[in-house]
Amino acid sequence: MSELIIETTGLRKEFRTRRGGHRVAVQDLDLAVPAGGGVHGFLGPNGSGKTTTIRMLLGLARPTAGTMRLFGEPVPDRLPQVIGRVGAVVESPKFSPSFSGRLNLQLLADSIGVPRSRVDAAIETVQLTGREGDRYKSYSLGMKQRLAIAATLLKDPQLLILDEPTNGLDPAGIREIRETIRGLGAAGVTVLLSSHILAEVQQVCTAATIIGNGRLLASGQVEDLLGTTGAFRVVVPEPERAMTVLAAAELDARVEEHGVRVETEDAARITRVLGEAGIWLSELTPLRADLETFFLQLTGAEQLGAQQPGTGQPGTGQPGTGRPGAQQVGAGA
Ligand SMILES: Nc1ncnc2c1ncn2[C@@H]1O[C@H](COP(=O)(O)OP(=O)(O)OP(=O)(O)O)[C@@H](O)[C@H]1O
Repeated sequence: MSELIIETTGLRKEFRTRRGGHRVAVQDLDLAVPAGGGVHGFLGPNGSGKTTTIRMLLGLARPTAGTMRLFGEPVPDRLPQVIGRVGAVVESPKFSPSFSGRLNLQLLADSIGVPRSRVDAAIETVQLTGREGDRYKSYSLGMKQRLAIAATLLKDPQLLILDEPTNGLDPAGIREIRETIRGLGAAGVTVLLSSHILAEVQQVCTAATIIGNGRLLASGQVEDLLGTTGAFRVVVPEPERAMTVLAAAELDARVEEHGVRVETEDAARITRVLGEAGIWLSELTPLRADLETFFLQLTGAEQLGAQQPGTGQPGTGQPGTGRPGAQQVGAGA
């Protein structure tokens, strides 16, 4: 088993409500992020407990129950020993508006005791080269966010935790941040990327943990999470004749925009049936479920099967009641 860079077991966080009840923000959450680089998505709708989990990992909030480890060390007890290896962008960092991006980073480097020579490399990694001399206040939101990431890179972290880094950005800004994050993952940094955007996780992440209502719903390699739908798309010269042949062989099929969709997991059967009728395939593609369908299936089940946090009622959920909706997929968790 690979070494885990983040590990939580039975993590729970309750907040007191004004009416004397409590709100369960995170319940019985087991999170496992392996070391070794790559981008791990932490996906869940707004209010599902992502920020609360991240704040607990960083020692900014105290868990009600459960254990947490970073680099194998129990936190918060040994957080001072490991925090130097962690970079995090959770809230907007405070930069001086009239100083340039570079000067802001240089001052930060001085204050955390790292050589100023790291600043240029960090600026290059987040693709701010050429704009580093401009005043911070003239930066777009996307550039500000990239500078925030650059600030975390000064420490040369092995683990980077980013909480919804594309929030509020325009499409160009989003694309730039995503490229930066992908690049960091490919360069060997392990990134925990929290997001409520399915497409973002699908495009940027190699693995993902999905939560809903503070609970684990699924975890694994994105490819495994998506799986296949048990259907293929075939491209043939005569779709209508192919439909007749497939129907005679009792294979469900329908003509779609890009070919004929055949409902079976048996690709060989499709080629044999069509081949015997003299219909030759020019393409045969397994159809994958997209993350959105998968996510809706999971969260739909969760909402039917579990009480909702946020009701303010005491006693919602109990530690150790298990996760009825949880699904473990693949070996990546
Ligand atoms: N300080 C707090 N006091 C009371 N309730 C809180 C507090 N912080 C968070 N919560 C509640 O805990 C739940 C989880 O919130 P959290 O911010 O962790 O979710 P999230 O997945 O990060 O959502 P978002 O993407 O909207 O930030 C929500 O119901 C939220 O209202």
